Amino acid sequence: MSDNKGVRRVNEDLARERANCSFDVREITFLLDGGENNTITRKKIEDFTLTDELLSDKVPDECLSPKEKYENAVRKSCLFGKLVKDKLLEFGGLETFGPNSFVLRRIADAFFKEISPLLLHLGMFVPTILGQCTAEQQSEWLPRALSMQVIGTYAQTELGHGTFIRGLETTATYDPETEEFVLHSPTLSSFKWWAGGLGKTVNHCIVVAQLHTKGQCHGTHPFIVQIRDLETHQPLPGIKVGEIGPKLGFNTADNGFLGFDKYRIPRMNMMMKNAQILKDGTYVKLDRHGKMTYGTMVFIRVMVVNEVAFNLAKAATIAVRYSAVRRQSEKKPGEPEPQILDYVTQQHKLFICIATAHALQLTSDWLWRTFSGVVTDIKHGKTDSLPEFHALSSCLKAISTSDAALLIEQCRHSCGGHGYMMSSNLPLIYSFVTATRTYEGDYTVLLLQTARFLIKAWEQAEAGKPLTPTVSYLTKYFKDGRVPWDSTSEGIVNAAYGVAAGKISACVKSIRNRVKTGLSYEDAWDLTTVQLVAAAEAHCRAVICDVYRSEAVRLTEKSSPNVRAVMRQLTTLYLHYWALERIGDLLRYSAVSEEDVVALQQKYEELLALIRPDAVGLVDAFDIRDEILNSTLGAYDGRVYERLMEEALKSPLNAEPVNRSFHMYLKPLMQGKL
Ligand SMILES: CC/C=C\C/C=C\C/C=C\C/C=C\C/C=C\C/C=C\CCCCC(=O)SCCNC(=O)CCNC(=O)[C@H](O)C(C)(C)COP(=O)(O)OP(=O)(O)OC[C@H]1O[C@@H](n2cnc3c(N)ncnc32)[C@H](O)[C@@H]1OP(=O)(O)O
Ligand SMILES: Cc1cc2nc3c(=O)[nH]c(=O)nc-3n(C[C@H](O)[C@H](O)[C@H](O)COP(=O)(O)OP(=O)(O)OC[C@H]3O[C@@H](n4cnc5c(N)ncnc54)[C@H](O)[C@@H]3O)c2cc1C
Repeated sequence: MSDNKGVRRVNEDLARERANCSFDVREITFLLDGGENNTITRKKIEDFTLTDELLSDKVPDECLSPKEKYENAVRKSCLFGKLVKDKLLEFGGLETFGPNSFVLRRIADAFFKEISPLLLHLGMFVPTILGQCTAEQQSEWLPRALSMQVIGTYAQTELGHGTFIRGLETTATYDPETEEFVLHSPTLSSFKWWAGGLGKTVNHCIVVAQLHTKGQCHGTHPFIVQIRDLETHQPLPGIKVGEIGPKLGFNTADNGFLGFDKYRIPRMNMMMKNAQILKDGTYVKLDRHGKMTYGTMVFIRVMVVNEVAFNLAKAATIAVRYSAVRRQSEKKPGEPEPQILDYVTQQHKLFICIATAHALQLTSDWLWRTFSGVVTDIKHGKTDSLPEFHALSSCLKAISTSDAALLIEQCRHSCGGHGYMMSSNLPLIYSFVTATRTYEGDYTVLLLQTARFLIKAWEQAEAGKPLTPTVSYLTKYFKDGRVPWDSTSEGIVNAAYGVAAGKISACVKSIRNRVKTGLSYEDAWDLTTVQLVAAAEAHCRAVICDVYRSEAVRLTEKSSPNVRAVMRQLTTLYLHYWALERIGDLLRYSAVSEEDVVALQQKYEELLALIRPDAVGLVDAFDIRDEILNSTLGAYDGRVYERLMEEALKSPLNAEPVNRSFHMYLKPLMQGKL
């Protein structure tokens, strides 16, 4: 596929798709990046980080042993870390947690097919120092952490407990004699389990433990703990640490276990922003809200929405480009085989992936802005917005990760057999994203947190009290009765809120009826949890529909007509898709009629046809470089079959014509000598 100057040509079908695209691809890239300047900065950072010298792997990662894979990931993490440290100042400073952190996180995918063993250091250790330490403690730990002298992780989950933080068993008992805490793991189930980088990489970690002082337990608190010698990297006496073994994904993250045998740390290693232990052992609580030590989890939940939006964009790019290149079957006898992207069912599988990637990206940007406001409030001592934000970030984390994982798997299905190849990168993207549904708060558990807030909001609406912004719709839909149906985008969003309100109302009735039969509130709640999860899902879906629609309108106010048109088609597609997915709910809680349902389906199918010519342009607009996509099926030039063969030839099994197992086992079997 090279021309006579050695320049690789783009697959003809892909080239034709791009020539026929109705809009300027860069315009949508700028919208998704949050402005042209951000795109320029991102591209500059990509240009200096994505060099062949750093990225080249002679043997594909997936063909390495677990040990080699880990060592390669550490090597690359160090090269990447140094590059970032040396060069990032040119781009406005080491804003690890500013806008460039998202860019860096994305670029990291070019270095690590799975995950960096240092991700938790930058992603959780440093943010926890920022969020949980006093200014004095920050000045001690932050420079050492940012210069990578101290490398850390976040060890909260134990073998026996992850969800129920109050059930953690590791103890930190204060000893006023020596002004130290004694960390101890009293049982097997109290061993820390899961922390990324803990197995082999880090020398420090944040340990969440039950704080005991003066004979009293004050609940879980975070501590900074050195676990390995800085010179030899040997575990320190009193520390038992190791790696937890192979997993569905995350196999280069050396997730670890950790136990303490009466291990002592200085008093000042307790992270003291929200609570303190005085020298004499007096406990001073500074957190009036009560859950401020859960702050890192909230931060990561916000980051995860962005994370999965990007991963879905990667999967959609791979699947749509491949679907434009791949030809299969025939629509009418004797006709040439069509591109599989021309099958309406394929469009149904894929265009919702593009729309969802947009919906989650815009929702994530909005959530990030809302979070910044909450952080500013907290800095000024105001915690009133925290319950609503906890409910919002919990459900958005749950729904975005669940949707993204399902749709990434759908992208893999849409690529047939080749999607099953590791070299397509779809299996790794899936294994990474499906973990997001569990870590940082399991799907069901987080939706039930949101449901708690929704039930309280309903009770406030009943009492005529004012409601916070994301639940203010409950006042409007408070009265029983069906929501009027209107098939405009605004109408569908209103109906989505109406469904959420109807479901919350049904939960309230169900709990009250059960309590009337003599059950305790807790038992009545427990019996209603299937409905409560569904109500929280409906609430979250309405929020995403609302934010996506209004943000897309706002962002495209000054766009060219063609960009505005295609963005409108995508939002409308998203709203119609979910209206049809939840048609049973709409029939129950809104005035939608049988004719309206037929019209919704017809409009949805029209939208698939309208979007079809722009599908490749839309995924090109995600502007994800080949190095980051890491996919034989999704590269920009569409050289799918050539790349599949090139990668296959790298398999170690192809290094020799005959494998020794032939002589050892097969031949004896064939000759009856085994
Ligand atoms: C090389 C790399 C290159 C570049 C990188 C560059 C930069 C990096 C930058 C960023 C990285 C980006 C992203 C990271 C991406 C990936 C990360 C990768 C890996 C991550 C690993 C995952 C780590 C973990 O999983 S850590 C462990 C997380 N654990 C959990 O989430 C546990 C879940 N459980 C809970 O949250 C709670 O236990 C519970 C909420 C379920 C119950 O708590 P508890 O029992 O204490 O509650 P109750 O007493 O019942 O009280 C409930 C009341 O409390 C309120 N509440 C609860 N939580 C909160 C909260 N967080 N905030 C506010 N309020 C809260 C609740 O509302 C109840 O209130 P009520 O009034 O009583 O109703
Ligand atoms: C890849 C990966 C990386 C991780 N990294 C880290 C890390 O770096 N640091 C760290 O501390 N932890 C980490 N974790 C742990 C992670 O945070 C926990 O696994 C997660 O919070 C879920 O907790 P659990 O494992 O205890 O699940 P469980 O709570 O045991 O959940 C099992 C099932 O029980 C259900 N369930 C539990 N409680 C309730 C309830 N109250 N109501 C209804 N259903 C319930 C759940 O919905 C789920 O279906 C990681 C996990 C993974 C998979």
